[in-house]
Amino acid sequence: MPGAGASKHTDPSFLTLLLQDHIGGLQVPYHDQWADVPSLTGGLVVNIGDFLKIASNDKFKSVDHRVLANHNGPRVSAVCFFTGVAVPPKIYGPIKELTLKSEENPPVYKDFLVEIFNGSFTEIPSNIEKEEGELSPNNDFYEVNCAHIRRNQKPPGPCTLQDRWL
Ligand SMILES: O=C(O)CCC(=O)C(=O)O
Ligand SMILES: [Fe+2]
Repeated sequence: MPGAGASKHTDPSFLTLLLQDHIGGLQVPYHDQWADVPSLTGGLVVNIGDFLKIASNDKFKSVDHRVLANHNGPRVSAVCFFTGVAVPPKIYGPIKELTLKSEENPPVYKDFLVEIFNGSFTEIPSNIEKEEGELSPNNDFYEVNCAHIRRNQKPPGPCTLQDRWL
C-alpha cells in the first residue's frame, strides 16, 4: 500500500510551481476519482492556491491535490510557493475592480493580512496604515475561518496549516 505523502489539501499560495521527478505520485481529483499527474521531464505543474481563489473572488478555484509517497520508490519534488507578503504588512482580499461596482459579484471574502490568513491575528491591528477606500464597509472585524476568510460564515474552529498534512 502506498503511504500518503501529503493528504488532500489546497495550497495557501497565489500560485505553486512544482517539479516532480519520474516517480510521480501527485494526484488531482478527476471525474470523482484521484488521477495521477504525469511527470514530464522538465515540465512544471502550476497549481492555483487559496490566495488567488480569494483575490479572484472565487472565479478561480484552488486545486485539491494529494501526494502518494512510496508509490514506485522514493520520490523527490521541488515546490515553490508564491505567497502573500507579511512584512511590511499588506492588506489582501478580493480584487476591488472585480467586486466594488458589481452588485452581482459582491466580495465573498473579507480583507486580511497574511498573519490573519495564517491564523496568528484575528483583526487587522490599528497601527497598520489603511489606504483611502482600501477597506470596504463592514470590514472592520475579521474572523479567522481556517485559510478562508469568508464573509457571513462562522469559523469552523481552530485550524492550522499543519492540519492539512497527515
Ligand atoms: O510533492 C509534491 O508533488 C507536492 C507537494 C505539495 O503538494 C505541497 O508541498 O503543497
Ligand atoms: Fe500542495
